[in-house]
Amino acid sequence: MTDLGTDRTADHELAAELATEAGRLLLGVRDELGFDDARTLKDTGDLRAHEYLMAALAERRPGDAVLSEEGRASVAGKRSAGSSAAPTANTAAGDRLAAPRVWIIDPLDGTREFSEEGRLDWAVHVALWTGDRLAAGAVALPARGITLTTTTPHPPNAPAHTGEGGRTGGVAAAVVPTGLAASGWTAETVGTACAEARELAVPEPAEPGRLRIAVSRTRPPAFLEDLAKRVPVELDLVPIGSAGAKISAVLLGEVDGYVHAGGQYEWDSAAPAAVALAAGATASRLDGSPLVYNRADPWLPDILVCHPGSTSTLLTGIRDLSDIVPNS
Ligand SMILES: Nc1ncnc2c1ncn2[C@@H]1O[C@H](COP(=O)(O)O)[C@@H](OP(=O)(O)O)[C@H]1O
Ligand SMILES: [Mg+2]
Repeated sequence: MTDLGTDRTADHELAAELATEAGRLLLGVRDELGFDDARTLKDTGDLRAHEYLMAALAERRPGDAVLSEEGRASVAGKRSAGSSAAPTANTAAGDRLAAPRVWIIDPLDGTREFSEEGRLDWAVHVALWTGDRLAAGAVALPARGITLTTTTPHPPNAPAHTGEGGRTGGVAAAVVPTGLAASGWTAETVGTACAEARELAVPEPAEPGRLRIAVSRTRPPAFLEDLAKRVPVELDLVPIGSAGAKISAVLLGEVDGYVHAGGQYEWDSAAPAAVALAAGATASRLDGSPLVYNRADPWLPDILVCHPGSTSTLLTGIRDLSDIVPNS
């Protein structure tokens, strides 16, 4: 077996490749099935992307553990259109918890938005957790024709960025065009898709005194209305689907932060948090503690992502509301 475990560049590249290719497959599922039957479209997308990623990881990283949203025992009865097979199972929990390298994947984040014609806010998440940190990660935004990914810094020995959010371990981030944006869509419809790969560093808020905060379209945390009254800046809430799409919007400067409470799983945030930390952003729990992955229970109910300069404003306001912030 090749010594892939020590090849960090290969892990970044693999994460980006697999997320992008699963995204290509998902665009094909949308083209194939159309939007008339949302349930079938969602289930087929979830399962086909899951099967592709499980097979690719088994082939390319045979020694590594995998935790996928769609590999849970609770989805074992799910059927893909035209298939009688249950989804490929995750690594058994005991083995996963002891494994030094665990891929944490969400084959289709923003499943609801994937099933709505014309929506761009859905994603594929591929992350690698190595015991104490997110070592690599990629978020594909297939309908926007871009993938956000961790990379090795360029030049390779550039000093690691430090700061409150703190780039981790000399890892950098990039946004890469994939050429996948849906045919017939214009630059306006795909938003800030980039023409060529560029380094990604979380931008400062566009306007002093105002923070645009991405929130769930369907489950915006109620406490954000209260938070808006307590922070010394104006908060504009911007509904976007998919945790990956929301965190990407922070890194692309389309919003200034993402605040979520009340429920989520490790696969919803691992890959976008990996890219966010590598891009110099704060990515933490709402009490300011680090995000920790590969636990026995994958429930990870809250997250903050923002420019480090906005962290204390948001965390202080959230702490003042701690009696009403749902955290379990
Ligand atoms: N309260 C909650 N409980 C469980 N999962 C939640 C949740 N709120 C959001 N999520 C998950 O987080 C992802 C982003 O949600 P949203 O677009 O509402 O912000 C979705 O992932 P999936 O699409 O992979 O299921 C969604 O299921
Ligand atoms: Mg998800």
